[in-house]
Amino acid sequence: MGLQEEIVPYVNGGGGGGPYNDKEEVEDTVMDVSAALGIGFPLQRKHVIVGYALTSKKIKSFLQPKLEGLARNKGILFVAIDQSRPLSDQGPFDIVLHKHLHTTLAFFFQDYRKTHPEVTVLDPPDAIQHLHNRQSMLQCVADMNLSTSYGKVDVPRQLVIKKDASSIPDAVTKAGLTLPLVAKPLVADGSAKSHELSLAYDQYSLRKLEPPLVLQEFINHGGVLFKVYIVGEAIKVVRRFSLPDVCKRELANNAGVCRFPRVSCAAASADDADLDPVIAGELFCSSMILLDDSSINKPCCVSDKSLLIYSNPDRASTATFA
Ligand SMILES: Nc1ncnc2c1ncn2[C@@H]1O[C@H](COP(=O)(O)OP(=O)(O)OP(=O)(O)O)[C@@H](O)[C@H]1O
Ligand SMILES: O=P(O)(O)O[C@H]1[C@H](O)[C@@H](O)[C@H](OP(=O)(O)O)[C@@H](OP(=O)(O)O)[C@H]1O
Repeated sequence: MGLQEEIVPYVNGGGGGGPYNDKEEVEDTVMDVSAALGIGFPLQRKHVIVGYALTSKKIKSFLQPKLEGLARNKGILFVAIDQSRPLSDQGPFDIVLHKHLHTTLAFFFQDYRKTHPEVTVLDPPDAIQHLHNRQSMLQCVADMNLSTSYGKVDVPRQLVIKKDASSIPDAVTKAGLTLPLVAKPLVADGSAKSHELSLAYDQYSLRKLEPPLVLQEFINHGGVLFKVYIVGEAIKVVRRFSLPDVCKRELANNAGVCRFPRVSCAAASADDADLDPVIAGELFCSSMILLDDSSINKPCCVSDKSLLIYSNPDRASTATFA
């Protein structure tokens, strides 16, 4: 059985509606990702050991039996890291994979990287610390100040409220933010709570929210967003349904703060949807799951945020990380 036959069932049939649609894309991506991780096919050695420190939720969604079986057939073994013990007492590992490390293991990681420079640690804790906070994670985008003839990359105007919800209405007025606002927990630690977002139609209802949080201006973007998955040179864009635009009439006829579900998850694929040509032609954007090649043994950053691009009157596109 070739690589494609082995991978496609997992990728598309894994129940999560994986991001790849056809065999060539799957094979190319696996090759690119493997190359980015320094894994050459056929494997130069007997096997590659990937140590993982993941939450049970992440193991359930990522490390599915089909992936483990496929990896094993290719000589890649996934081994759970005991998060209560030093990494140096475990292994040996060729690659270490983790997400949302708790402090003990983050401490072990720092020591381990010094004593095991030959091991590829994906997303070293100190390189992704700024991504656990919805204010600091967007700062790197704002600092890019990227604008070309094709358009510009931007972040929504936003306000961080660390405490005292009663101060929010005045703070919103002072900051000059325009309703509606998206309220997001400030901490982005992968917990269910960190994904509890709300849409606020009037600012006085904001008193009901629980700081620490970020308030972002809602960006109308045609109800479609795109997620870009990048590992090294491997790039994959998937189209997802998003929150619909909020028109002035809807704003006038609605009040309060409404919690909304995980709208742009894998099950909300819009890859095959017929989109308004104006939208499809001009929107091309996403929530970035970015593991750039600097993650491989270099200072790295991982961003996983909604990036909304929408056409504006002068026809140039504006990409807004949200
Ligand atoms: N400023 C904004 N303007 C318009 N829509 C937004 C904005 N911020 C977020 N959204 C909508 O809310 C969804 C979730 O936002 P975000 O990605 O910030 O939260 P999240 O919990 O990290 O989501 P996920 O983990 O599912 O990608 C986005 O996919 C988009 O549909
Ligand atoms: O399935 P896509 O569209 O790629 O969205 C992902 C989110 O962008 C990630 O933020 C979620 O991981 P965390 O819940 O650990 O942040 C991640 O949660 P998961 O790994 O439990 O599925 C996904 O929801």
